[in-house]
Amino acid sequence: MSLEALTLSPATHAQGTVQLPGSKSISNRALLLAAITSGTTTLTGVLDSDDTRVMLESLHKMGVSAQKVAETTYRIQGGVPFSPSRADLFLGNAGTAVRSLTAALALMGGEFTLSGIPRMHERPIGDLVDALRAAGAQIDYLGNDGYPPLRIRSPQLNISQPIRVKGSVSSQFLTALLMAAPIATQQCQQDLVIEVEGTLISQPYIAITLDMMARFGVQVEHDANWQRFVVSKSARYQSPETLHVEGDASSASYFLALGTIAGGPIRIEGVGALSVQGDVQFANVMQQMGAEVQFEPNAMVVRGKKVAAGEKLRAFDMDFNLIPDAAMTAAAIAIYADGPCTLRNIASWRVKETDRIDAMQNELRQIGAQVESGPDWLRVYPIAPEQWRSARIHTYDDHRMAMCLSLAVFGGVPQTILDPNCVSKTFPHYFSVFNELVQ
Ligand SMILES: O=C(O)C1=C[C@@H](OP(=O)(O)O)[C@@H](O)[C@H](O)C1
Ligand SMILES: C=C(OP(=O)(O)O)C(=O)O
Repeated sequence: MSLEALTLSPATHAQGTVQLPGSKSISNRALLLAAITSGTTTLTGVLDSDDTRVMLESLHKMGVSAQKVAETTYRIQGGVPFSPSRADLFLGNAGTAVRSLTAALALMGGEFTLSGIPRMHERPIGDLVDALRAAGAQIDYLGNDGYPPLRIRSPQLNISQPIRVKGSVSSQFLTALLMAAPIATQQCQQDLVIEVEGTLISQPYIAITLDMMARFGVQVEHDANWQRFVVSKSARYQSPETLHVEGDASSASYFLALGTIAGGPIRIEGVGALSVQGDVQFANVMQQMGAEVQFEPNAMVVRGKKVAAGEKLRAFDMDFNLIPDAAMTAAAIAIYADGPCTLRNIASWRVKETDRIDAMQNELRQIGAQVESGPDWLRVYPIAPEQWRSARIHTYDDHRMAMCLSLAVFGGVPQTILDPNCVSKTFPHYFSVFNELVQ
């Protein structure tokens, strides 16, 4: 059943406990790594959402057995090359699936097409394709140059020279090359050197990639500046046998923010001080805005202000390059601050599920905020009590627009979220969890 609009009543307080769904970034990395690793791997805590579903469906099409053995547990029988080695894959709008499968399949050999929803065909992949072509991959653009859909044919691998990849548009290109590299080093019996050209954005996601590869037995050497990575010719993925996927730190941001603006306490289970995800740093942003956060190894407890009673959060002016996804949550609750809040270095927002800088500006304006923006920045002014407006909030088929703008219900007026089911990309049950916490 598709629900076209969800009206949320004005609220004053939120408290309770949340069990987070599994991390999207870790789930899709773990699924792919288990699929290209010989033997059986059991993954627990796997996210069940659109982005992981398209990954699983694609693996099934390529003959990988990924059996669901319990609610969030999959048993995967892996090994390369895949058989059948021909398939047409539909990957929705899952950046983590399109980019990582492109690299793995382009180095593995076979005939594949990769496509997605129309927005996916507007999300860049040219820097990754250029890097793979330099290593001998055969990739054609089936639509516009630089964008999916793609056709992949068997490569003539040559990795004797370092492969250079730009890091300024998406870190997922480097992630994709790193995870696929052992396929090429094994075939060529040579080390593979990857050099990042220019700036690398979203760097904590590379830390997740290296951590996951290490859990599958491959240690990648890199320099202190994260510009040069070496995957050894002796690198071989080995199944960790079982691997637990921790909770999603970007999904945690909505509840960290909720505790910050609506009192709490809110206990968030699934990620904490031991997390490998950069987005867990969003808890520090909430502390800077006035929340108290207690960290446990795998949980966080947040207590904060009561913005509905007139309390204010501390305004910020920050660089959000390291946590682009959780940054959206900070933009949404800037409306409750004691001054204008500036988010800097967020150019990547423009090439994600939608142009998130424009989308955020449009929708925050609808509810009464003054907003300014530039190519890579956004400034949000707090909404004064008399300026609040009830709005029909557009979500642009962007799960994060729907989730972070649900936090706009503490201004004394109801808000309607259009197409709320777009949260299914990463958090299908978001609104029922949200409604349990909010009064
Ligand atoms: O590697 C990953 O799992 C991700 C990297 C980030 O993308 P960019 O590197 O394009 O910023 C992030 O926004 C995305 O949701 C997930
Ligand atoms: C940018 C995102 O997704 P993707 O993995 O499709 O890049 C996101 O989840 O915010």
